[in-house]
Amino acid sequence: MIQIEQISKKYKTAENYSVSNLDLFIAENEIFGLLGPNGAGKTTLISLLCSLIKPTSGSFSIDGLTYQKNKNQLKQLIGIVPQEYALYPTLTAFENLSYFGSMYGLKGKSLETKINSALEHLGLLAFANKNIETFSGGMKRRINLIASILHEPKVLFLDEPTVGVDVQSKNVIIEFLQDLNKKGTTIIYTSHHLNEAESFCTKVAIIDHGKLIIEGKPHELISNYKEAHNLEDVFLSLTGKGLRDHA
Ligand SMILES: Nc1ncnc2c1ncn2[C@@H]1O[C@H](COP(=O)(O)OP(=O)(O)OP(=O)(O)O)[C@@H](O)[C@H]1O
Repeated sequence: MIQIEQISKKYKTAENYSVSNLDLFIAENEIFGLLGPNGAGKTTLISLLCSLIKPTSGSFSIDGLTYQKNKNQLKQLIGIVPQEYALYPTLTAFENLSYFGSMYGLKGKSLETKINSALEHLGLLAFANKNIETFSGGMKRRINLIASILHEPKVLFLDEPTVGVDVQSKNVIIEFLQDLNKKGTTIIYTSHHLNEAESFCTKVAIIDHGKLIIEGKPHELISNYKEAHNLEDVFLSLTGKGLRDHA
């Protein structure tokens, strides 16, 4: 489904490559976790796959389509949930979602039904007509998620969808994503929550310094490491315990 070949990215102002000669295949219907320490290159890789930035070299295809040849088809095929909220604070939840739906050519009663059903599913129907500026972080994350799935993408990219949300919101988000996956959506997500990734992901890749370190099913990775009891143990033995601060 997603075939990545020798992809590299070096930002103009950066000294080093943020993603370096990375090869990866992500199969259809996977819940695929991109894991790695701060600055590993996770957001850069997701941004490349969503064509928000251009690779320095290398290539990738999604469902056999490339941005060079099939830009519009790919736009319909994928959904993107960015790390930052991409919402209009002074519009209501419903108005925001109507706007995002219309960007994908959706309108009228069918758009309204989709919005209301997703709002209900994510526990937000009662807040449909309230302005986004009154919403908590967890509520905004859920609206951000709805905005990205109204056009029913086959592949959904999420950059840390559960960061900064309480356990209740996190559980609702994870259940919603599992439900989407059961209906056939391939999910690629980044996270620092290794417990969450261990139970949620069908496969994970650990990246560090822009390179792929290891990939596999969480339980296989854990059983391959003698001393590891969980994914965090695997992660620490591969990426070390040192801090990754840099400016
Ligand atoms: N626009 C940019 N210009 C220059 N360097 C950048 C830019 N964006 C990211 N980088 C650098 O690229 C590297 C990878 O960053 P990236 O945000 O992809 O990592 P990450 O794994 O998503 O990190 P985090 O977990 O902290 O979000 C870092 O060294 C970062 O400083």
